[in-house]
Amino acid sequence: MNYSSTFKDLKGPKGKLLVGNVLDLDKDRLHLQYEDWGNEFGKLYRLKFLTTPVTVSTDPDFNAYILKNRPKKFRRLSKLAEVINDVGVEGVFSAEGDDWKKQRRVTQKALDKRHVEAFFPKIIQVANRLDNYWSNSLKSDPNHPHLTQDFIRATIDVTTNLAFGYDMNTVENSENTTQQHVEKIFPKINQRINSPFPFHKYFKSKSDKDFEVSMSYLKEVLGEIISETQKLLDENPELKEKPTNFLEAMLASQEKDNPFTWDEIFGNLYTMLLAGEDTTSNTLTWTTYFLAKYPEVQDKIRAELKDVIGEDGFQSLDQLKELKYINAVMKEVSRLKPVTPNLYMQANEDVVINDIFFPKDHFFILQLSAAARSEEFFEEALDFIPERWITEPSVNNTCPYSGHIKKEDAAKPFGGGPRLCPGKYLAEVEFAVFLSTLVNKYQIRFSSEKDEVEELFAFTMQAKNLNVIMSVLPINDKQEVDNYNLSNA
Ligand code: HEM
Repeated sequence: MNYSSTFKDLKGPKGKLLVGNVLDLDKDRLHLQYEDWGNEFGKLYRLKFLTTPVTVSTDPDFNAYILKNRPKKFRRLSKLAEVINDVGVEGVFSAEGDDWKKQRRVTQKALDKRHVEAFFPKIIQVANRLDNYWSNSLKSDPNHPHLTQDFIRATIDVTTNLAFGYDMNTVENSENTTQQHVEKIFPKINQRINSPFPFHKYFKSKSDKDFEVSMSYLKEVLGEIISETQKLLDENPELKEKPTNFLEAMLASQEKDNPFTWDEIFGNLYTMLLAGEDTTSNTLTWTTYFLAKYPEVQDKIRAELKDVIGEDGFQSLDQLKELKYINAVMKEVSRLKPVTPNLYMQANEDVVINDIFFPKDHFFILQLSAAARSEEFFEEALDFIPERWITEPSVNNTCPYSGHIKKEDAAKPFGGGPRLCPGKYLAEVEFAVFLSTLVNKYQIRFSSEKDEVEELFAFTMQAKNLNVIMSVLPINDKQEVDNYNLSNA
C-alpha cells in the first residue's frame, strides 16, 4: 500500500493520560463539539477514546468514500452494533455481511415507492386523525404545545400500518403509551455507546430499570402483532407467496429456505419502529421552529397548498411532486438541523484514503452537519433559505464556491451509498403530508419572545427548550393567503 502519512499524523485536541479525550466529550452536544474541533484542527482530525484511536471527518468527499464503500471496506462501528443488539434491536441497521444483505432486501422492498404509493390513503387517514385531534385539543387547550409527541404518534401509526399491516392508531388513542416507551430507546442507546464501560451489566440504575420496562412493553405489543399476522397468514396461505407488507414477508420466510430467526424478526420490527419514528418526528419538530421564526414561510406553504391541492385536499401522490416549496423546506430543515449528524463507521480492512493510511478496525466518526452548515458549500450557510433548493432544470445545481460538490452531497441527512436510508421516500411523503396538515389550518408561533432552543444530541439530534405553540388560523389570514402570490414572495 502506498501512502504518505497515517492517521497518527493527524492533528487533534490533546487528550489526557490513559483516558485520551473521553473526559472532554460534551455528550449532550457531541455533534457541535465535533464541528468546533473540525474548525480548529481541520476536516480530518484525531481523537482517542481510552486506548482507541478515532478519526473524525467533516469532509463530504471523505465521508462519501466511506459511505459508498460499504459493506466491503467499511461497516457500522462494532461497538454500536453490540449496544443495539444487546438491547434487542438486532435488525438491518446493525447487521453486516450476508445477514445485512438479506434483511436489507426485505426492508427496501417494503419501503419502496410502489409500496409507499399504494399506502398513501392510509397516510392521509393518519393525517386526518391528527387534524381532528388538534382541532379537538385546541378547544380545551387554546395553545396546544405537544407537537413533538403528536408527530411521534403519527409516525408510529404510519410505520406500523405500512410495515406491519397493523393500525395502532396512537394518535386518537390517548391511553396508548407506546410513544412514551419508544422515546426512551435512542437516549439509552446513546448513553451506552458513549459509556467507556458497560456499567449496566453489573449495576442497574433507575433509568436502566425503566428502560427494561419499556422494552418489555414494546416486546409484548410487537408479540401480539406478530401472533395476529401469523394467524392471518395461516388463514390466507396465498399471502405467504405474495406478502403485502414487511412483517408478512418476514413471517412467510419461515416456510422457505434461509428463514429469518425470531431475534431477527423482533429486532427488525423494533428497528423499523425506531428508525421511522424518531428521525421523521424530530425533523418535523425542527420545522415548527423555523415556521415560528419565519412566519412568511407558513404563508408561502399555504399559497402553494392552495395552488396545488386546492379545496379538496390530497387526491394522489402525484400532487406531492408539485409541492416544490414544501420539498425545499424539508431539504433546508434537514440541512440546518440534520437529525442524524454523526455516523459511526469502522474499517473492515487496511485502507488508504486521501493518501492517509488507516488500519483494519479503525474507528471513524462521519460528522455530517459541519459541511451542511458551512459557507464553503452553501452561500449564507446559517440562514434558512428553502428557495436555494428550488432550481430550474437548466441551472447548474452545484454549491457556490465548492467547484465540484453538489448541494445534495454536502448535505447528506439520509446517509449514502448502499446503506442510504431506505425510508427516505416514506419520510419525504410523511413530511409533506403532516406539514401540509399543520400549516393549512393552524398557525405556529413561539410562546414567548425568548428563543432558547438548543440542539440536544441523544443519538438523534433533538430540539431542547423549543417553545412553539399552535392555534387555529384566523379566517382573515386565510383570506390574505388567497391573495398571496408565491412567485413574488
Ligand atoms: C427524516 C427522516 C429520516 C432521516 C433523516 C433518516 C436518516 C437515516 C440515516 C442517516 C441512516 C444511516 C444511513 C447510512 O448509514 O448511510 C438511516 C438508516 C436507516 N433508516 Fe432512516 N431516516 C429517516 C426516516 C426513516 C424512515 C421513515 C424509516 C422507515 C420506516 C427509516 C428506516 C431506516 C433503516 C431501516 C435504516 C438502516 C439501513 C441500513 O443500515 O441498511 N428511516 N436513516
